[in-house]
Amino acid sequence: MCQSPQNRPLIDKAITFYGAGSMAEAIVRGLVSRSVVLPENITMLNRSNAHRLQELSERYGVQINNDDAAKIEILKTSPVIVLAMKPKDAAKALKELGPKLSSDQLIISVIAGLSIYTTQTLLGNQQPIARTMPNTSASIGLGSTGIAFSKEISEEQRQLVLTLFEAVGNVTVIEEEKMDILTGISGSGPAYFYYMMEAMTAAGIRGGLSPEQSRELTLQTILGAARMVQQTGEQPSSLRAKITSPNGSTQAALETLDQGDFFETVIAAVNRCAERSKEMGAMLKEQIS
Ligand SMILES: NC(=O)C1=CN([C@@H]2O[C@H](COP(=O)(O)OP(=O)(O)OC[C@H]3O[C@@H](n4cnc5c(N)ncnc54)[C@H](O)[C@@H]3O)[C@@H](O)[C@H]2O)C=CC1
Ligand SMILES: O=C(O)[C@@H]1CCC=N1
Repeated sequence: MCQSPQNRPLIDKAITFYGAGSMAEAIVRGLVSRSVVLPENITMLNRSNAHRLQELSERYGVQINNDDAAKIEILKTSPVIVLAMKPKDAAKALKELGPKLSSDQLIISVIAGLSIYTTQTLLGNQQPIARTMPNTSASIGLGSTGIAFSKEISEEQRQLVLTLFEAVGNVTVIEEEKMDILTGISGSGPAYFYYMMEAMTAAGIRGGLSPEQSRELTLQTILGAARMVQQTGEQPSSLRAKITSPNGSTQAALETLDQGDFFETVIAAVNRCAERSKEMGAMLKEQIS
């Protein structure tokens, strides 16, 4: 569905995922299932877990490699490298990677908190960087990705990054300073909704519904609510008002949420996420020397 008119994939460059965990898999699954990149053009590397790479290769048909010398060669020649290791592993990996790169290789980072400045300083050169914050819903084409570009990015590289993430969901191009708050909304956001679903499902089970019934009711409810906002174009507050009869059951439930300061608690959670993203960025910056 995402192929070009000539039935060629939208992106025909080799892409190397350096770090092969949940986020890398979510993006790869989205790209492969939507035929945006051919699996033979995708290489996935990690530090040491050969079993994990084998699993990814069998699941998506992507290239993998465990040999240290071969990994270096792949990284040296790949026109696009997606950095997808955990922040704690990033400084060491980037310091080792930098000297192997040439100036036209595009670096796409999904690492939370890691600024463009820190990335370039750890690499030791002014590599073109796309700092992104995707989310795991990219795996089903419903991701939401924030992107900030370094000034070294060429127009072609910029288009490639946009094509790549637009193929697996929505893209919001932002100034880099806004990446922390964006992380608090869309990067980590799916987890808040999963947590809400866990709580609602538990409540249904405690109230006597079967686990299957409670799960299905919760799922359809959150799905329907999201679609209502999308398809009606109405504000969530107005849609909420239509459900909330004066002195009715919904009002009683919302009042209970407000006793726990629900609205401000959600805002505090988003802000704490953004602050944590900043803290992780500062810790990475400290590792420059
Ligand atoms: N999971 C999520 O929802 C999101 C994660 N992110 C970011 O994505 C990055 C990865 O997160 P996850 O996939 O959740 O973590 P993960 O722990 O599932 O995967 C990390 C991968 O990096 C590999 N790795 C570690 N050190 C390495 C090295 N030196 N060289 C090569 N590979 C190395 C590990 O073997 C593992 O495969 C993080 O920086 C995180 O901030 C960003 C947005 C959302
Ligand atoms: O929790 C984390 O650090 C990452 C960043 C966004 C989602 N997961």
